[in-house]
Amino acid sequence: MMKVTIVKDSVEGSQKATELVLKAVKNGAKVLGLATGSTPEGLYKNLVNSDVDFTKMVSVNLDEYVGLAPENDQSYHYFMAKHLFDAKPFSKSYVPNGLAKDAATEVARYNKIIADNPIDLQILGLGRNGHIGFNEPGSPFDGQTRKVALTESTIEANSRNFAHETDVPKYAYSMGIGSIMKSHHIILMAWGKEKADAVKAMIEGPVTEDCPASILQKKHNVTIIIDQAAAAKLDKQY
Ligand SMILES: N[C@@H]1[C@@H](O)[C@H](O)[C@@H](COP(=O)(O)O)O[C@@H]1O
Repeated sequence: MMKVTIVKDSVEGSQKATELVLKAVKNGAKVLGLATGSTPEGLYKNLVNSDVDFTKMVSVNLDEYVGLAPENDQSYHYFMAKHLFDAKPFSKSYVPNGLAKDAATEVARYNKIIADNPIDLQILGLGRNGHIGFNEPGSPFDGQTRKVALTESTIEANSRNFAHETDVPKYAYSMGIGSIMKSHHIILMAWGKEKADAVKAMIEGPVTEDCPASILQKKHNVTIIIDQAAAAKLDKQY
């Protein structure tokens, strides 16, 4: 069942997410599934400022751009090091390898990592078109890790972090929706009016591959934390 929590703003929402992560760690979670993007930055900041110890835990990230080296400041390796891992290292942190020579080998490697490290708690953001990870509309609900082509709207949305829109990679490796759904618990966060349509489709729309996040309606243990702006188009009371 989806548990929907509407908060005033991203500060309050990040605080709620932080409490849930710290509780999961205290209760013995071994593997955290992590996301990038601006949405989880507040959560990671809170974790960095907490006394949590991840050194006996493993992290598994959702995705990485194809073609970007870990040192590239737009890569998700770089993002994770900067926002979390440098201050709070895990015993092992897995992120897809954007420079892998062979896509099929990289996909198989990452699927094995996920199979060997069942995710206790998965953190998710939400794309403006309802994507989770880099699973764009039309992605199969039972999918595993694969190389995906990014949609124009995602390239445009993500271009704000790059010097030029043409610098934004066109492909990424992404954990599939089938793998994401196997996580024991999922926390999805979304902030701001740009996410209001995707939030509406995710929570109150039909479960359809047109809105990848709508599959979360079928998940037993999922917590959706959204601010008032992102919740503005919801019809029901939560
Ligand atoms: N692959 C990431 C997603 O994991 C993220 O949820 C989304 C939203 O980004 P933001 O949190 O910056 O809005 O962007 C990217 O496309």
